Amino acid sequence: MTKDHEFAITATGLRKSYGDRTVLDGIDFRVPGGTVFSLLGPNGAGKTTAVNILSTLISADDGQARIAGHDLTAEAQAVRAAIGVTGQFSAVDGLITGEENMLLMADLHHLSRTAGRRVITELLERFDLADAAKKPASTYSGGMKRRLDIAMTLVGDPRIIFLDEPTTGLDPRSRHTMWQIIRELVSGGVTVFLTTQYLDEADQLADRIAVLNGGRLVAEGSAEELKRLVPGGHVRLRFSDPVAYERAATALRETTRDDAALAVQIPSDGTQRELRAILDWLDSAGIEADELSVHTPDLDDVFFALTGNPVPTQSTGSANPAGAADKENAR
Ligand SMILES: Nc1ncnc2c1ncn2[C@@H]1O[C@H](COP(=O)(O)OP(=O)(O)OP(=O)(O)O)[C@@H](O)[C@H]1O
Repeated sequence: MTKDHEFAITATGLRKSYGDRTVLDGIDFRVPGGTVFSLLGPNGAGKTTAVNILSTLISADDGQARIAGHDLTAEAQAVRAAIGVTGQFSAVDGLITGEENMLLMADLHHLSRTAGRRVITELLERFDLADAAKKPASTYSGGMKRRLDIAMTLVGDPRIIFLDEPTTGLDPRSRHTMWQIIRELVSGGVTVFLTTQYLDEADQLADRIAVLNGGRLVAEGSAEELKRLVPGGHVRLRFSDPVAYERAATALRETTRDDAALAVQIPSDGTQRELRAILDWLDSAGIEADELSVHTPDLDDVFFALTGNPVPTQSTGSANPAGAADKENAR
């Protein structure tokens, strides 16, 4: 069991309304130190509102939160000193160079000239920005701007970082770079509170995922736990011989037929035991399938089941570059 003081972030009963629109309707969660917690929700679900509350930018109407052991309202200053925030709207000033942006952050954190220089050089190297350091940030690509934004956040060496949709609008390669950055931060002991609309991102990075919909957390758990909430796992057998297809479709129980594709789907959790049972049965019946594939439910299925919302797709590049890869494992 994780003790209360080991949680980097705890929130209880957070509420926020704008006029008669309730954005957060009492949400609770706890984030153990050194882990990634992902708040997942469709557009307008209230993710940014939650980040803004937890980072002291706006106040909640009700509820409590503790960040790094400090009370959010009574010790707002201490909370601010412990956290870093990278929002959807970048803090990067395009008119000055990447290095100058970093120097401003070093000044904000009252680092000495020598310490500031050392930290900045290190961070620019680490985020592959050293070559572009002397160019105006307005000339940077979207991915470079995001990397600079995170580098600026890290100047103060925060132990808890809020990343609000860090990869929205990035191409697949920049997304993967950002994921790598986040993994490295966490392996260095940093706690990451990540909001995203992308299920594969939460799947890739988060230790725990909370799904925000209609102002409430409608589910919380690891990606694996959430996937178990929805049915949808099956084994698909495809045939080229119509006779073999017909025999399989009539003899196997609970199958769904796909006459056009000569394929049957059998509900299955995809375990070795179930696969063996299916293969044994095919062998003993003398039926040979041309292809067998295992479909495990993914977070897309969970998201749809919980929110009734279609899964958001990336506006740039591939919609699901990593998560989809293991959805259909042809064998
Ligand atoms: N200052 C404000 N005044 C009035 N309504 C607001 C304000 N800020 C946010 N809202 C409303 O609260 C809701 C939640 O907004 P929020 O930005 O937190 O959502 P989000 O989950 O971050 O969405 P997105 O993925 O689009 O960024 C939206 O309906 C938004 O219009």
